[in-house]
Amino acid sequence: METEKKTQATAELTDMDLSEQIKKVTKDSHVRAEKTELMMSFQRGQVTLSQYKLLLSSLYEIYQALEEEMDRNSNHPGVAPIYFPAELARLESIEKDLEFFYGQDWREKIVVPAATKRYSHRLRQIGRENPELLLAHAYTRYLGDLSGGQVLGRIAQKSMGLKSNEGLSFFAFPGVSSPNLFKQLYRSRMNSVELTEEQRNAVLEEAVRSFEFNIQVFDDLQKMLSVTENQLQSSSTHSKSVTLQIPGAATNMSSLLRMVLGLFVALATVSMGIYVF
Ligand code: HEM
Repeated sequence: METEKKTQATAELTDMDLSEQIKKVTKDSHVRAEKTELMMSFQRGQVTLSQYKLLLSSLYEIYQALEEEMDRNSNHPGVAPIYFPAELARLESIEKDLEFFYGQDWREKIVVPAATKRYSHRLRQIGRENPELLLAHAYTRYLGDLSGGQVLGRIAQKSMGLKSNEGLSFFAFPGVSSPNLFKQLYRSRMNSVELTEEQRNAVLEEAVRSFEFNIQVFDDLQKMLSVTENQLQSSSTHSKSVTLQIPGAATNMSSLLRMVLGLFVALATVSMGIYVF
C-alpha cells in the first residue's frame, strides 16, 4: 500500500515540468522557512535594525558565492538558460545597503555565522564540481526575492523607521518591470534545461538542501542576536565576568562585537576593583 502510494507520487512528479517539481518538493521547506523567528519578525512588521544588518551581512556572503559561480559557469548548459545578471544580480545592491548601514568600512565590520560559511562553501563546491546544481540555489534565492521582495521591502522600511528607500536596494529589481511575468519566463527557462533523470533528481534534492541552508542561516542569526542581547542584560544585572560565546562559531568578529566584549571586560574589571577595595 505504502509502496503503491510512493510509486504514484513518483509518477506524478515525473509527469511534471522541473518548475512544478521543484515547487512541489520544496513546499514543506518553504513553510518551515516562513516560520523561522527571523521571517516571523518580518511578517509581524517587527524586524529590527540589528536583525536586518546581520541578515544583509549573510546575504552578502551568499550572493557573492552564488553570483561568482554563476558568472564563471555562465556558458554551462545547466546555467546559461537561467543566467540573468542584468535583471537579478543582487551583490552590488547589497554592497550599497551595507555601506548605508555600517559606513564605508563595512567590510571590516560585518559578521556572519558558521551556517552562512557552510552555505557559501557549498555554492563554491557545486560551482566547481556540478554547475547544473546552481539552478536549485538560483531558484530558491531569486524566485523567493522576486515573490516576497516588494512586500518585505516595505515592511522593512516601516519596521526600521527608514525615511527613504536608502538601505533597501536589495529589494528593488529595476530591471524587472513585472515580477510575475519574469517568474513565468524564469520557470520556462528552467524547464528548457536538459537534464538526465539522475541530474534532475540531484537538482530537486539540492533545492531542498538550499532551503535548509537558508533556514540554518536565519536560525544562527537569531541565536547570535539573542546571545548578544542576553549577555548585555546579564552584564547590567550581575557585574561579573562573562565570556561572549556565539553558537555556530561566528567568524570575522566585528569591531562592534569586539567593543561589546571590551565593555564586558572593563565592567568586570571595575566591579572586581570595587569588590577588592
Ligand atoms: C516572510 C517569509 C515568506 C513569505 C511570507 C513568503 C511568501 C511567498 C509567496 C506568497 C510566494 C508566491 C507563491 C506563489 O506564487 O504560488 C512565495 C514564493 C516563493 N518563495 Fe517565499 N516567502 C517567504 C520566505 C521565503 C524564503 C525565506 C525563501 C527561500 C529562502 C522563499 C522562497 C520562495 C520561492 C523559491 C518561491 C517561488 C515558488 C515558485 O513559484 O516556484 N520564500 N513566497
